[in-house]
Amino acid sequence: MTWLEFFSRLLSVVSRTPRWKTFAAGGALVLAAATPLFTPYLLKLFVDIAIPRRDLNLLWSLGVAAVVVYAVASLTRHYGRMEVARLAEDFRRRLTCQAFSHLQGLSLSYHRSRGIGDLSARILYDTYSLKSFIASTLPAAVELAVTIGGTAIILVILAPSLTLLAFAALPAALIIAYLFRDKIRPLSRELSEHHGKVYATVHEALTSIEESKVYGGAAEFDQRLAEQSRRLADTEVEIARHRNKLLPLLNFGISLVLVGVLVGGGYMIIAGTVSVGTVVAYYFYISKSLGPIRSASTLMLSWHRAVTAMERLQELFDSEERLEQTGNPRELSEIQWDIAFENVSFRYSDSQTNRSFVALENLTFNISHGQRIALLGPSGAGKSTTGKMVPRLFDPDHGQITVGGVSLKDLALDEWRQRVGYVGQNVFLFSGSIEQNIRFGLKTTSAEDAFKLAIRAARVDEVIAQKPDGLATQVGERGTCLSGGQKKRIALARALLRSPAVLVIDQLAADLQEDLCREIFEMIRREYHVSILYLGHRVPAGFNPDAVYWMEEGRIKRQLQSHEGSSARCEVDSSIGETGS
Ligand SMILES: Nc1ncnc2c1ncn2[C@@H]1O[C@H](COP(=O)(O)OP(=O)(O)OP(=O)(O)O)[C@@H](O)[C@H]1O
Repeated sequence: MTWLEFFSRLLSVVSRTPRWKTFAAGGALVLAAATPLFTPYLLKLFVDIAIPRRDLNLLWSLGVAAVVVYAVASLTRHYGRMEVARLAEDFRRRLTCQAFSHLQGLSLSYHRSRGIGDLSARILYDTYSLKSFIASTLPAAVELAVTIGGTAIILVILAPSLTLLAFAALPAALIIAYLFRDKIRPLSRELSEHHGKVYATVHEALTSIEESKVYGGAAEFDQRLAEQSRRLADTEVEIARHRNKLLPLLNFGISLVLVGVLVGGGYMIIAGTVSVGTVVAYYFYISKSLGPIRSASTLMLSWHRAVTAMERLQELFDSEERLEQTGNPRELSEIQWDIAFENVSFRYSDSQTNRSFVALENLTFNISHGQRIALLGPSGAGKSTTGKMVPRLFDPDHGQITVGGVSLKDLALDEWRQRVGYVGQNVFLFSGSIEQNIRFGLKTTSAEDAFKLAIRAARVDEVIAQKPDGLATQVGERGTCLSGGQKKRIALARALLRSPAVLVIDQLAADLQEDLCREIFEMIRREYHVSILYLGHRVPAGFNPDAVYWMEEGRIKRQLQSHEGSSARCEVDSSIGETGS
């Protein structure tokens, strides 16, 4: 990424804050860096005029001028830094939200192929690096530029020959900066990737805390984190090593310049070509520039980190792995709700290893509106993958899924998903109350009757009756305060509240006892006109399917009779362990 691309991307986010604020902050920082440039000149007047002439009025005037200079520098610096800090926070907030929202719109395949750690590092660590660049590096760079630029101009006016000497070291500094860049860029990228791995380990360890405790996995996670932290620390140390190589070179170069100024200036004073005050002021100007020049290595480091962060975020923004969507979606009101899987094939691919795995092959079956279809089969047969195709979590690689003869790709994705109820195999609840979880994601406030009905149909009424806080009961992060069956029922109520046209249920029978299953399916039959695709190892009690299919290795092998669906459970019960009769 070139610096031009970097800054145009930066400005595209910053430009949404009022322009005058950006200019005011920039102006204040320039003023804060420029005003102290007057002090060595005041010193020159002090040495060359006020003292030799014993002019007390001038002495006092110079003192007052110095106080004014320091006051203006302090006030503008304070204002500029505060505004830039606000701007940086605003930038981070916008960028984080933009990146997160873009990420959420990307396909499930993209999420799966990148992993939580890498994506979290981009959203959290990389945006933070950019914020730090704006808050600290940019003001320091302005200070450096104004100090060096202003000093150069003043020095040229004061004594052009001495200035040539002072800037002789500039080409060497540029070569050092170029070499530094080649070392630091790859290390900065490595650093972001290590951060991603650390995030991933922490996330995995905390989400699997139960298994981890039971199987003593904590030690394994400790070891993994220790190893990743070590690599992260090694990279940081490597970066510090390169930076510290640069610092002595800079210091040495600056010392040579100072010695050169003293010796050269001494010659000129003796020759009578410059005054003592000019050389004193000159010396002060050079030494004043030292602070900002010394911070140049920190600035370069932060610059390379920021460029790496911007590149990684740009990769995310450039990724358009979205589901295919027709430009003119069909109205859902025109559609018949009969669903057809037509020769659907799908493979999971891993973009990092370039490997892929066939999960579904030429899958063909229909669900007429209101029908109940059970898709049974052994573990890994492809049932859940089939279910995920209905709300378009994945799209077929070949073949198509239609509703009323219209391809799902020709419908507005959001509208279609509003009409699909999906109760996945691993139900995910969000921290909040039971009620908030049931209403989650609903675009309109549903009627109270519909809410009460969904609660009754999914038998959540029984759950809330057991809880002192009823519907207001907090479910904990990921629903950890509830049992597996309770979570499934809340997820089912969430799906029913949308009055879905089609409902996908992945393995309800494994979490609920038979009579509860029967009550639920009977209630749904009475109260909702909905097609149901049930995925599991056996037909649940009360489901009464219109058709039962047996699936193996991504294909439908045969259609079973209803009673076979129940015996299929016996066939697989011992291996799978789904509970119930
Ligand atoms: N994200 C993924 N990446 C790669 N392969 C996957 C992914 N998800 C599932 N698979 C594989 O696809 C195949 C079908 O998985 P699926 O979850 O659809 O099976 P299932 O019939 O629902 O199994 P179960 O009864 O155990 O839930 C399996 O072999 C599984 O290992």
